[in-house]
Amino acid sequence: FKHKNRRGRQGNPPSPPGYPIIGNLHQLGDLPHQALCRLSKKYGPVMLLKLGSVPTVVVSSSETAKQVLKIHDLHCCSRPPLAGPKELSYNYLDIIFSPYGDYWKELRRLCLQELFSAKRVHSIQPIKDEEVKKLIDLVAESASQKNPVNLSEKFLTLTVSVICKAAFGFSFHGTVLNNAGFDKLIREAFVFLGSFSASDFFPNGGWIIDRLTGLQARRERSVRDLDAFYEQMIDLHKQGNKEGVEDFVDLLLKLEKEESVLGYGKLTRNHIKAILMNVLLGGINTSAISMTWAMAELMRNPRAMKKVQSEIRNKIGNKPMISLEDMEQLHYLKMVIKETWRIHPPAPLLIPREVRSEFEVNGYTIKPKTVVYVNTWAIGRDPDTWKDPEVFLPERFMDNDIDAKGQNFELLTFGSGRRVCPGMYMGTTMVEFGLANMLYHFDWKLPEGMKVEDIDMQEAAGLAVGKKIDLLLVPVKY
Ligand code: HEM
Repeated sequence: FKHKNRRGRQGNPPSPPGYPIIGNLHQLGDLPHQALCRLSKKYGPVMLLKLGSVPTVVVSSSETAKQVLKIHDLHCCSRPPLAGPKELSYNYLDIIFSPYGDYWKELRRLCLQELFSAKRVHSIQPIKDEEVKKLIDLVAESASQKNPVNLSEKFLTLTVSVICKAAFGFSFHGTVLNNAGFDKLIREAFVFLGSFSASDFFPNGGWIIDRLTGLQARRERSVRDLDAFYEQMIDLHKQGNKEGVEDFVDLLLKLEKEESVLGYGKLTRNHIKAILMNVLLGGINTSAISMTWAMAELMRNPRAMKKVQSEIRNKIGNKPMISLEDMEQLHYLKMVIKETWRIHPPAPLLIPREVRSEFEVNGYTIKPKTVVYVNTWAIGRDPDTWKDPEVFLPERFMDNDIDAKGQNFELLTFGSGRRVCPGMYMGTTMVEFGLANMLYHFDWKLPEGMKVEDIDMQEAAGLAVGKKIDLLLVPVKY
């Protein structure tokens, strides 16, 4: 039976043996991307698992990812109907979790024009400057008192502040988001977006398990708190208490008032809230996580830290702040970021896709309604692709053109194909800009009594995988 399973039957990919009813669910553990990577070493780069009653294919090599995300993209560019995302997205009215179709296409086009375009990203640079300046001042204060700074928290505050001001036109301080403890709220929402919930795998009775385990109650609380924030943002815009140019919320409210049609129907208040959820959650955590992992890796690799700081300081000279234009000169910094994304992809399994029509990967048949995961965490650590994959070595990007923009399947930080992240440019510039300024203005030390080996690199569970233990470092003003 085992032998048969490993080879795959009737054109199916090989499957690890599972149990009746639960299938392979017990093999996922707390960090499914790591467990799936281990399984792929035994069962190959295309595996078929049964998660409860749901057939799930996991691809774990750059070659099979290319087949899925490029060659057969159209066959599998929908999203599965998952319980956590359903509630947070007001029944899949957002971009991230909306099934493939006219609504998703039109909404994505609208957001690409109005929110994610390079022009728009450049127009929010003064907001980024202001928020990074605040962060520098705050860190400088800790430096003068020789106090450690919680960088995980500070980077999250930075990205929340930028996104709130840029997209919603308001500082998040004083909003219900801040009062509800925004970092906990956002991290919790990510857990629900990425958590494997019983309702997803047992459509007929899984919801009972979710109620009994308390998952449903926590999810409802999270939806309620976020909803209060969207309501407040919308009210503030309606009251006209906002200064400055038209922002993204103004635009959505205008479309609602004009009874604009997107895809199958008119844009309603719930559509607006679902879109705001994407902007809020899509952009904040992923960028903050990237900056935190990069700083943790640099602390563990003093040679790379010295090199990146020398590059920034030599090339930039004496300036109060690094600008977006300066980034073009910072080649080693860009390599550090790519290397961080290779080892710590913020979305290690991308966002699950659902197969729309049958196709083949490596000669195996993938059937409609199968859920597909691309394990970018496994791809980034694949010894067939990367020499010494466990070593943090930014120089490995020196002699090649590999980037994270979705054309190189070895580095799929933002996914690829029709569902590729539309906020890629916004996210990349945020990470580059935040990191460059922190590395330019400060040297960094470990807190008293801590050694490099003590830096905890464990991952936290969720759709976006951050550092489990917050990163605390002592800044020294340069
Ligand atoms: C470093 C920062 C970021 C990373 C690593 C990241 C990563 C990703 C990934 C892996 C996907 C899924 C791609 C796929 O399914 O193939 C995605 C989708 C998405 N991201 Fe990002 N992202 C980042 C920044 C942002 C920002 C700043 C925004 C918005 C403000 C954003 C909004 C979205 C949206 C709306 C989607 C859904 C696209 C769709 O399904 O059509 N992301 N992102």
